[in-house]
Amino acid sequence: MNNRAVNNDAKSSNTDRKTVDNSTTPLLNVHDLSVSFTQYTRGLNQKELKVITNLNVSINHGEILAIVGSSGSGKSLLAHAILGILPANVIISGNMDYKGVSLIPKIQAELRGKEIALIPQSVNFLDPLMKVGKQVRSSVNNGNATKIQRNIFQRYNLEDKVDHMYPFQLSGGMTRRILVSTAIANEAQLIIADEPTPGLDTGIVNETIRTFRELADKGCGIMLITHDIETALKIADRIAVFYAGTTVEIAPVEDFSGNGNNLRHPYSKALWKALPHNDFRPIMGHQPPPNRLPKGCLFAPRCDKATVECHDILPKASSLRGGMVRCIHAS
Ligand SMILES: Nc1ncnc2c1ncn2[C@@H]1O[C@H](COP(=O)(O)OP(=O)(O)OP(=O)(O)O)[C@@H](O)[C@H]1O
Ligand code: NI
Repeated sequence: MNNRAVNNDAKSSNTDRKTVDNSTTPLLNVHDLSVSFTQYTRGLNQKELKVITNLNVSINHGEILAIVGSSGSGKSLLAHAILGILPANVIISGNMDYKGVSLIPKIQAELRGKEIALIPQSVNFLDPLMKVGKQVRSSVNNGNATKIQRNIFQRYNLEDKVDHMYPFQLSGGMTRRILVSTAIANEAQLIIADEPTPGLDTGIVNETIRTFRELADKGCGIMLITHDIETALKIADRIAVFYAGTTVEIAPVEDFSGNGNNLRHPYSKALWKALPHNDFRPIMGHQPPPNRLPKGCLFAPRCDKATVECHDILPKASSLRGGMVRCIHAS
């Protein structure tokens, strides 16, 4: 699978890769990313369905960034855009830089599964015809593949016999552990984990979290995509909140505390208040689907702070108190 992603910033080929100072350049910087799909309507008429709008996120070396947001908010699409594995009918604009180098398709193909690894949300990413031990070994880039694979299997309570199994013979939990093992085996510098732990027991969830922290402490960047704010709080350095295909807020993890007053966006505050250990107060209304995005702020129709301007213009991302927010009323 590959895309015909067009990146506006043309610092492209391998030959003009620059040496970049790691201390100041983020490992990953996604700036104003928009993603649309071309769809056929009647006959040969086409329309564009915008699924991600002007999205910004960055990850530094040694950092775990959690991405939270409800179903359909664009979390997996962002992951697939970074890896260059979106379907062919995609149109991409904006910039995605890895270590200061523009992620054009050729570079994405070079980095995928090596420097940048995906722990996919869908278990269908495993090769159904290859034994799982071999799949994990084949993603080892450095060192003794068998030794590395055995160590990781031990760490994740995968018995030796699992080595010789095919994906269809695994339980859901075992499959998830194989997906995590594959990403860890290849010593990637950026790991994009798309809902890596659903259905896993607490011990394995904690082991996965511990592994991510260890990797981050060695300088890797981790993007942890999850529905689950509680898991994000345990592990993340910063949390990005997605809504209807854009980032409404990026906040240091400490800001998700108390009554949520340190948070910047009404949606993040509402998400925080909806948690069982807070007010457990649900947010009224629904996230708009891509074909019915409002003209102005995407959250305005559900926001009790919304004024006339909010319904007119999509707010720009602005820096506020060590974080980022898209809300003209944020202070
Ligand atoms: N190939 C596609 N063509 C058209 N629309 C798509 C395509 N893939 C995803 N979408 C739409 O893009 C939006 C974002 O999808 P995405 O899979 O990124 O959501 P998500 O935040 O990962 O959700 P979940 O938490 O359920 O995994 C959804 O409305 C989805 O229907
Ligand atoms: Ni998803």
